[in-house]
Amino acid sequence: MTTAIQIDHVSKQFTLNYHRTMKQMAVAAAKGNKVRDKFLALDDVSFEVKQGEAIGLMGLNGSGKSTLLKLVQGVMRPDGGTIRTRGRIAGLIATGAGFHPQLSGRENIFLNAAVFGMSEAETKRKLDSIIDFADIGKQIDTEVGFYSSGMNARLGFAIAIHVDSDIFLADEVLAVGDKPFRKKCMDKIQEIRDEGRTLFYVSHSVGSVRRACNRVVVLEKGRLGFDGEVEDGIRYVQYDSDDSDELGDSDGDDDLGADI
Ligand SMILES: Nc1ncnc2c1ncn2[C@@H]1O[C@H](COP(=O)(O)OP(=O)(O)OP(=O)(O)O)[C@@H](O)[C@H]1O
Repeated sequence: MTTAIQIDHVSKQFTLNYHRTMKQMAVAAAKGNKVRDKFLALDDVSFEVKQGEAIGLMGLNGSGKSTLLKLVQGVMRPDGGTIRTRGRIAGLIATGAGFHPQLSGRENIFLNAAVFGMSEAETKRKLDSIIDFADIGKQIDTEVGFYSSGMNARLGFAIAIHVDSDIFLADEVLAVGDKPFRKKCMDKIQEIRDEGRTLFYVSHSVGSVRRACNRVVVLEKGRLGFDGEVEDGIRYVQYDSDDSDELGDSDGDDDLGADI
């Protein structure tokens, strides 16, 4: 099988600034207090993803999952190591990312699709289908700046799934969608898998990882903690498999689409 993503000894360092103004910094420095600190959000992470694999990226808040996705997408560069990807990448990492708040949803479809490398003709061809999937009614022609976070996610996801990509990245932004929409997204993610495309899916939800993924990678404070079978990975993160209440799946079923 061909390698889709090669992550080799990757690290990413961020700076924590303890003070916001020059004055605060000067006072802190004069008192001998620390003004800033550096920390590793990703620390020597290595693994390989084969084409067609569906990786569930799990781990506690702040463990580095979104940072890793951003590096894979190429919107950030690693400070150490290398990331190689094969093929076109699409996906939804942050709701509303790349949207212009003063443009309408319809106008933003063209803008966002262009960022993903879609031509105007391709976008026009897919426009009705994108609008149909987003299903936000007349508000498709109002300013995106007034959209709710769920509407942002709907539009962003609708555009991303219409890009003919080889690698699909999905952060837990789907969590802001309502239950019918989450179900629709999970069905689409299943289609992506059936087509043999590579999936990189960040989630805290056991149900959706079980349904969507065939391998789990767990990050722990920026380091690779686990890489292997889905059930073993879920056990490793020690998420209670009966997590439906916390996840808002009030009927308690584990139909997975609802359990994102
Ligand atoms: N641009 C940035 N500048 C400084 N620190 C950052 C930046 N981006 C992320 N971080 C920090 O890096 C760490 C990892 O963040 P990241 O968003 O990758 O975690 P995560 O595993 O996706 O968390 P969550 O489950 O909460 O979404 C956190 O401590 C976060 O505050």
